[in-house]
Amino acid sequence: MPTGPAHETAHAPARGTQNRAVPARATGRGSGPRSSGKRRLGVMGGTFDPIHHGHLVAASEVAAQFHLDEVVFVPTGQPWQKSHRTVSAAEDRYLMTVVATVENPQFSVSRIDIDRGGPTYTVDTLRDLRELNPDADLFFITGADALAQILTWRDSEELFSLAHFIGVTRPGHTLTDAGLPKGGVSLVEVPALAISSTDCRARVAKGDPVWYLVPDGVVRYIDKRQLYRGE
Ligand SMILES: Nc1ncnc2c1ncn2[C@@H]1O[C@H](COP(=O)(O)OP(=O)(O)OP(=O)(O)O)[C@@H](O)[C@H]1O
Ligand SMILES: O=C(O)c1ccc[n+]([C@@H]2O[C@H](COP(=O)([O-])O)[C@@H](O)[C@H]2O)c1
Repeated sequence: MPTGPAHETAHAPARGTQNRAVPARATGRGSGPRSSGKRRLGVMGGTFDPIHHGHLVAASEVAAQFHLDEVVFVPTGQPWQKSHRTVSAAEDRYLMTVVATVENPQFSVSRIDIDRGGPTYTVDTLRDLRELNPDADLFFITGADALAQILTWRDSEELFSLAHFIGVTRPGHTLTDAGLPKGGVSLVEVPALAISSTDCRARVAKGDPVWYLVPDGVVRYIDKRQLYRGE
């Protein structure tokens, strides 16, 4: 099992430098950064409690549309905006994320937000990833619901100078870049999967199946660790 940021070692070779920042299937807002010839590193932040196919499809689709070389999944340490509820242990969420992504050579998992300690702020995630990957342009992937909250995030005005943001469609949420810096965000349509971690946890608590909502290995991990049973 990797002990450090896997993205430092495991990534596919660059597949060209031509930046198609507003791909044909994108909803067409925002232009993204110009081609810089740098490696293109996607960043998928999330609490992943548990990781599900909605996360994986979003990352895969953005990787294809934006010609990303790699997507690094970054499980939160302490998601401060979820402090109203119990969040599973970081190690369980990290391991489920590793299990879910292990078969995709383009995907990796980073522990940076977990190992930093304290509440997780994306501004720290992006600063750290830029330091670890000086040769890369960063593309932060976020669902429509999270994008709508972004101005409530710590140092939100700095975020757009650290990465290009890619907002993806999510059933039940409106995807909009209203109020966000022009050119800082692209909006992308991804296959609609009405899956949420909240629903997965509720299903496990009721004894309902989560097969095919989360990867098979994650179903087994939840069972082995008896997660979400008492919720
Ligand atoms: N089904 C989905 N389709 C598209 N994006 C998604 C989907 N589910 C989650 N995301 C996005 O993935 C990121 C991480 O989400 P998170 O780990 O909070 O999952 P969640 O399902 O929203 O969890 P919870 O229900 O516990 O709030 C966020 O940017 C979120 O918007
Ligand atoms: O930076 C912040 O203040 C901030 C506040 C809320 C959420 N985020 C980030 O948004 C991503 C999705 O978060 P969540 O809580 O919906 O799983 C994840 O990378 C979080 O670290 C970031």
